[in-house]
Order: sequence, then structure tokens, then C-alpha cells
Amino acid sequence: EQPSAPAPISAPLRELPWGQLNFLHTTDTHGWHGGHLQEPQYSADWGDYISFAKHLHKRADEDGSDLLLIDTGDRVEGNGLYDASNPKGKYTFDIFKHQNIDVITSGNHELYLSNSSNNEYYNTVPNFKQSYIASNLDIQNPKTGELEPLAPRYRKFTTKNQGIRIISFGFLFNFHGNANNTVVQPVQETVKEQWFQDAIRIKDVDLFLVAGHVPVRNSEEYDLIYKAIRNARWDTPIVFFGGHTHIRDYRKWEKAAQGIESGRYMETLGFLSMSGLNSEKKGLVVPEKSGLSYQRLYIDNNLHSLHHHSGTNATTFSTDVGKNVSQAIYQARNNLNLDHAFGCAPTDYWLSRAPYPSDQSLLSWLEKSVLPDTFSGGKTPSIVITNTGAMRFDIFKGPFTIDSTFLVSPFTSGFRKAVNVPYKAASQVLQLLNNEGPILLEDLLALKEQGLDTMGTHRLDDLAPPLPPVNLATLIDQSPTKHALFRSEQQSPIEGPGVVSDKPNIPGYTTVDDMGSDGDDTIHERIKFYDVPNCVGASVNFDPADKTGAPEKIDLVYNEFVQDWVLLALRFLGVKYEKEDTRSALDGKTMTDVISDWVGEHWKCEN
Ligand SMILES: O=c1ccn([C@@H]2O[C@H](COP(=O)(O)O)[C@@H](O)[C@H]2O)c(=O)[nH]1
Repeated sequence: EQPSAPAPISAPLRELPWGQLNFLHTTDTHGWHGGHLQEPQYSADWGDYISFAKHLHKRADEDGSDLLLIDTGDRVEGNGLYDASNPKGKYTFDIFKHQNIDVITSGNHELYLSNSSNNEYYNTVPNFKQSYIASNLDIQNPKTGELEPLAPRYRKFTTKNQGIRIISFGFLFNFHGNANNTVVQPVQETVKEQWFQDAIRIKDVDLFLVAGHVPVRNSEEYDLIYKAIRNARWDTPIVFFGGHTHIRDYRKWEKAAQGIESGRYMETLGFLSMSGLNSEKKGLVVPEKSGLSYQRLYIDNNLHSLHHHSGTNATTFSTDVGKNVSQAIYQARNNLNLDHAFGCAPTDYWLSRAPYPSDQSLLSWLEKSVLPDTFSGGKTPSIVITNTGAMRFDIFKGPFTIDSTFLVSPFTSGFRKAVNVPYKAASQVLQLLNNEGPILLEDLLALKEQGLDTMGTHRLDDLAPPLPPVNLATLIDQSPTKHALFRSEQQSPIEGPGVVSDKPNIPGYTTVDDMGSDGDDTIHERIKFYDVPNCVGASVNFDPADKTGAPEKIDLVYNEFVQDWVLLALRFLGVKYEKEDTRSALDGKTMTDVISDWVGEHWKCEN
């Protein structure tokens, strides 16, 4: 734990369902290896995770079971510890490498920029030489320019104590937004390749382990892999580890094929256990189960939970390596001056824990205050649009630091503008991007398919942030056209057969998945999450309500990440602008700069 981390609050806990083969799973950590310094519930750091894993390994060695660690990508972008250094990631790789991870894969965030995928090539792949897998990912060798697999396509290994023979794969979903130094092969092509067809037919395999930056639910990619394996091996157990959607989730394909997704931002250490697998070695002390079984637990990443599940206490918990890594994180945070405050937030602002629009909504704050104040300088009537996915996390009342700017918005894209756009067209762009009004997403997509777009790397609903970190069934939908699955606000908190009756006192995740509603280790009081639009926008230097005084032409300013969609929407509205017709706005400042400048000017700290 970092010295400034708030101490966890004790809460009723569910027990770790230990088995024959046990897994700890992290995903979408996005640089939060220092833990959450404003939220006691998630305040343990990467050093603590190292100590925790060490205790569980000892338990496995003592009772003859096994423990494997998995990480399924998006380790970068989203926290000062990674983003504030120059070059980015200067400290992260040396911190991360001290955990003994058995299977590790790449996420999409490792690939948006060529320097981040080159970092994988130069740092993370060599640091995890025995465990990095890239089943559908190639990279241009930075020295020769030749395309090569980022890491081996699959691995075969045998567990230490039980002698369970495993074939493991490492996939990325069919991602299109990568820089041009990597190639992500669509999963439907990978599963047809000879090496994959051969690998799933290797004899003497007890378990297929599919790790990937791929959601476990509604996932064409994982469904394809499941079917491909089942076509070759009708009954060999399969275990999936997923990621990308930032949720806690568990999916049962069938009795012998199940998988976990373990949240986001170092909030969750996913635990999955299997029993009843074929084993070469005897001596198992854990009770035999009849047949194959899987169990799961989503551990809140704080010391109260970690002590409890490892049977340790404040004196016995930290290992030497764990302590050194926590110290290295502390040092890096100091070097980067991450606690330096630009100002102090007067209240909390929520990305998806408050309805949008509302006074507590981060997106309302952005469009009502930050964007108009930032872009009003030139006096030109403008509409300013950003995708809501550019915003990644909440703001808490109190000091708003260098770290906070990267938690809230870490990306490097700047703003661009199309000048002198007819107001009638410009004023409809936001509505189109949000799939509201008479013209729907499908119409825009049809246009894209006719080749009218220029690049089209992102899907329209990718402009929004990942859905809040809850199962879809617990999300409060504000746009009924979008997600028919969502519950309405009137519905009561989820309750189910597995929920223990202790009164929850800590707000947090109340996960409902294919195993039921008893997956969270901490019995939480339910938090409400709300859906958000794809984009928000502000009218600057004119009043959109004043119909008679509407400008004829305006500047349309937008976050560069949404450029393809903005130009496509304009074209759909009868106005043709090419990329070359647009220009850089705000001297290349990023959203991170915009927010830190605004906070410095408007949110003074009272001493
Ligand atoms: O430069 C960028 C890169 C990404 N985004 C937003 O992030 C999501 C992807 O994040 P995940 O954690 O992989 O879900 C993307 O869809 C965008 O909404 C961005 O705004 N700018």
C-alpha cells in the first residue's frame, strides 16, 4: 500500500473457493499499479499483489494444488504512474515485471500508438519471456521493419504440483484502431490457421486456457474459439480469461467451458478455481469433487481482503519483493510529482455514477464549464465536440493533482477544427454521433460501407467510455433505443440466492453473472451506474436557444479521436470536408492539458 493510501474499511467477506487448480487474474489495470489513493476499497498496490500471490503460492505448494497468474492486457494509459513520465511508461515496466505472471497478453491500449507497442516488444515481452502469448498479433520489428509475431502464438506447459497439462492461447478482440506498426488478425482467420488447428489437436492435454483481451460475454471472438476447440476436442475442459469491457463477469458456455472477466483499474483481483481435472500427480489434499467444477470470486483489491484471503495480518503479509515494489512505486510517484495539486475540486463529479445531465455529472461539468471556458477565446461562434470515452474516471472532492488529470483523461490526441461550416449542418452533428433523432447509426454505417469514409477505425459506440464496470443487467439506461437489456431505475437492487444476509455497509459492485450473485468477496451496498452518450458538446460564443440570432457559419471543433465520424456526419448532412481541410486547434493541447489548465484557473484550494 502507498503511504498516502486510505486504510481499508473492514466489511463482511465471502471465502476464497480454493480448488485443485487456482487462478488470479488481472485485466485493464491501465497503469493503476499504485492502487487507488482516494478510495479505501481499492487501495492496495502492485507490491501488495505480489505479496498476496506469494502467500497463495505457498498454500498451493503445501496442499499440492496449483496457482497460476494471468494478465489480459490494457496495462497502460489511464494513470499518472504510466502517463506522466517522459517517455510514457518509464517506471511502469520495471514495477510490473516483479509479479510472476504465467500467461500475459496485449490489450488494445498497448497498440494505439506505435511507441507503446514498441514498448511491449522491448520491455514486456522480454520481461515475460516464458508467458507472453500473441495468438493473433504481429508487430513490425522496430529494427528491420519486418512483420513478426509479437510473442509465441501458444504455449504448452505443465503445472508444478498437479502436473496438469495445459495449452494456452493469448488473443486480442478484432481491434481496428491500432497504429500501423502492428497487425491484429481477425479471430475468424486465426482459428483457421494450421498452427491453431494443430495446437487444438495436440494429444495429452488436460486443459485449454484461453486468455485474451476479449470480453467473455456477447463475444463473437470467444464464441468462435470455443466452437473451434470443441470441433476438435469435444470434452477437454476449457477456461477463458477475458477483458476489455472493464466489468466483473463470469460466463458459462457449458459445464466444461467457463470464464471470468476481472474488472478494471486494479480494483479487482479475479479468482477462479477448477477441481476435478485430470492430474498426473497424486497427493492432492483439497477435497475431491465429483466431476469437473469451476468457482469464482472477485476480490476487492485492499489489504483487509488480501490479509483475510491469505490468512495473514499486517505483520506477516508483506514480502520483501512486495515491499520493494511498493517502495519503487512510491519513488516513481515522487519523481513524477504526481501529488502536486493544480487546484481542489469543490465536490465529486461522476462519469457514470450520476445521471447525465446533472450537477454531479463529470460530462455536464465538461460541456457546461470546461469546454466553453477553454474555447471562447477567439470570439468565433463554435460548436465543440468530444467523445465521452476521452474521459475515463471520476473526480473526487479535494486536491486535483497531476495524477488526477491522467486518471480523468490520459490520451494524447489534440483538437481540430473545420472552419466556416454551415450552422444548419454543424448543429446536427452531435445528435448524429449520439444516434439520436431521426437518423440512426445504421444510416451512417451504411454510408461508411459505401466507402464514403476515409479511415473509420473506431465503431461509433466506441466513442463512449467502456460501459460502467457492472454487468449490463444492473446498468441504468437513459437512452432506451440503445440497450434493451438494461434495468430501469425503479428496479430494486439485485438480490439472489447466493447473497449472504450480512448488512452491506461499503458501496461497491454487486455483480450478477452466470454463477449467480455471490461473486464479490465484499458484500457491498449497491452503487447505481448510468449510461452515457457517445459524445457531448458545447455551443461557444453564441446562444443556440436564440433561433433568430443563429450564426450562418460556425467553427466545428472536435477531439481528433472522433475526426472520421465528425467528417462522415458532415458529409451525411451534405457538407464535404476532407481531413486536409481541417486545422489544428488550441495549439495542439490535449484534453489532459485542457482539464489541468481549467482546474488551475477555476478551482482554488482553500487553506
Ligand atoms: O486516444 C484515445 C484512445 C481511446 N479512447 C477511448 O477509449 C476507448 C477504449 O478504451 P478501452 O479501455 O479499451 O475500452 C475508446 O473506445 C475511446 O472511447 C479515446 O477517447 N482516445
